[in-house]
Amino acid sequence: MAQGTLFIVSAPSGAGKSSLIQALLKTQPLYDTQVSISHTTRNVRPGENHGEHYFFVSKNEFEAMIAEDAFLEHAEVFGNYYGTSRKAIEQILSTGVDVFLDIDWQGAKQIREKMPQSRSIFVLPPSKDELDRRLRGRGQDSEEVIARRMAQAVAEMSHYAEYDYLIVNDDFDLALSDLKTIIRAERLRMGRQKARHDALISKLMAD
Ligand SMILES: Nc1nc2c(ncn2[C@@H]2O[C@H](COP(=O)(O)OP(=O)(O)O)[C@@H](O)[C@H]2O)c(=O)[nH]1
Ligand SMILES: Nc1ncnc2c1ncn2[C@@H]1O[C@H](COP(=O)(O)OP(=O)(O)O)[C@@H](O)[C@H]1O
Repeated sequence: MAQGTLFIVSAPSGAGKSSLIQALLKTQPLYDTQVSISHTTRNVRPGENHGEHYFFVSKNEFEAMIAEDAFLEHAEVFGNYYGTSRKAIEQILSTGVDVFLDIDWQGAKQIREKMPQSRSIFVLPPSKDELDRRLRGRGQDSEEVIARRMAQAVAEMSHYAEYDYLIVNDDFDLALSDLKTIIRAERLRMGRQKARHDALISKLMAD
């Protein structure tokens, strides 16, 4: 069986990448597409659950995992650690399922180096004003945090050209359709199609 594809999605906070990934997952069966659940040392937000949105761990636990080489990639974002568990990803990919990683540019860079067959997608907001509106619309952050996120957004966006694909998330349905198109095209690549249609190809080539 062909390995699944690892899709990296990055965007400045508030651009809509979590919404896009969640909407995508609703249209795809679990045996096709899954999303990786990261480990983080940041505080749990209201409405978040351990093991569903993140695995929330202490700094000591996170550092022990780094020492055990348990992460495929890890980085510090907004003063907290975030990381992707190697074991979980490798296990899912080996069953032919595609995996989505919602990670920042630092993690994307590490994954690209280790797994050149992965695909990376950058999501941009249509404007700075709209990004500001979306961050406020979530109603999760204080003024101080929003100001920090806006400054961080510019730093994150400066890495857009390192990615394979670019989506501008203005109209949500259009952006979702762009995301689905990328996945569909990747699934139609020769390497995967050949493995999937082995029996058909043998029959067509037989005398
Ligand atoms: N490198 C890396 N970044 C991550 C990981 N998980 C989440 N992030 C990034 O960390 C940033 C902050 O995520 P989060 O705390 O959920 O806040 P929000 O996405 O801004 O609502 C985002 O840019 C995420 O893409 C991870 O496992 N590795
Ligand atoms: N295309 C869009 N148009 C308007 N609002 C959007 C769009 N995409 C996402 N949002 C809203 O913007 C906010 C931030 O989206 P979210 O997915 O949490 O961003 P991120 O994961 O990139 O931080 C949410 O309230 C979400 O509903």
